[in-house]
Amino acid sequence: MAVFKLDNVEDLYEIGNVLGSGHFGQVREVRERATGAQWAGKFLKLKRGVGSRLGLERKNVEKEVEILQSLQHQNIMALKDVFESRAEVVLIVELIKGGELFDFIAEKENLTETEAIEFMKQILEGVRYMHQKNVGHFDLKPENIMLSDKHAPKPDIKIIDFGMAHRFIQGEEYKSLGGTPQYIGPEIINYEPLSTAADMWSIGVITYILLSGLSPFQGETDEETLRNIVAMNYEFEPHHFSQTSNMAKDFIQKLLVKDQSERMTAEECLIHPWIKPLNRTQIAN
Ligand SMILES: COc1cc(-c2ccc3ncc(-c4cccc([C@@H](O)NCCN(C)C)c4)n3n2)ccc1O
Repeated sequence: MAVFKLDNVEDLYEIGNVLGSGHFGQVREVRERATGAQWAGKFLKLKRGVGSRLGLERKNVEKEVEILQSLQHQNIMALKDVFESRAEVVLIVELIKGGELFDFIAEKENLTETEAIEFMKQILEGVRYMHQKNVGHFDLKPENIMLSDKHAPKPDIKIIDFGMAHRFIQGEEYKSLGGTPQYIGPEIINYEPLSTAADMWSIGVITYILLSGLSPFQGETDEETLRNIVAMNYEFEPHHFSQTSNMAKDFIQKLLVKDQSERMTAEECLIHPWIKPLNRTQIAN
């Protein structure tokens, strides 16, 4: 069983404002007393007893921490420290000040292909790195892609929220029904064995959204969304894709593939002509 620091987190960090909350717990600004440095603290309530419905299983928190401890990459949020008390675990992670990519897109409605390519390159670098370590994120979506500084000409991105992540062990089978309906692939809906390719489906959906502001499979209800995914029911709506290059559509089409083994990997995405063109005249075609 992993042992986290048993010091009282408030002895080392001044706890600040709430930045956000959700299934992942509560995220607050924290200031390191010794240095004055700013960090983010993710506060997770643990289940108080076997029968308790509230709080997280300690083993699930240990799994997320073990995965985060194994990942050091400029496009993945860094973990600095972990504290635990009787009923809570606190993850101290790098503070990311630029907000969510989701909000950035919402403010701009959609991005130019050049802007989208810059974001996708960074997302793919982080995903390639975690897949090389046999880690699948399994909840990739614009809300879990944050920006270091949204006012920078080329904002750096950070992938956050590894609460659904899994490290594959050679030969083991892993299934999950988790994730956010708009972004999950058919294999998750059909409860089939998963691989890191599940993240690549989400990358295809994220790219579609970055370029159009639309979500390819979203229906009126989650059930309709899931039916659209299993039926591969999506299109490049002419009104929203008339200015989008064929290269970009090809990139998306090579990710929204039902058979996981036929989908592009992160490595293959990074050498796809849309991301790494031989020359810029190709995009105009
Ligand atoms: C360690 O695990 C997480 C970290 C973070 C995290 C890490 C650094 C950091 N700096 C600023 C923020 C932040 C700022 C505003 C809102 C939020 C959060 O409520 N929304 C993040 C995305 N959400 C859909 C998970 C988080 N964060 N959030 C968010 C979710 C996590 O599961």
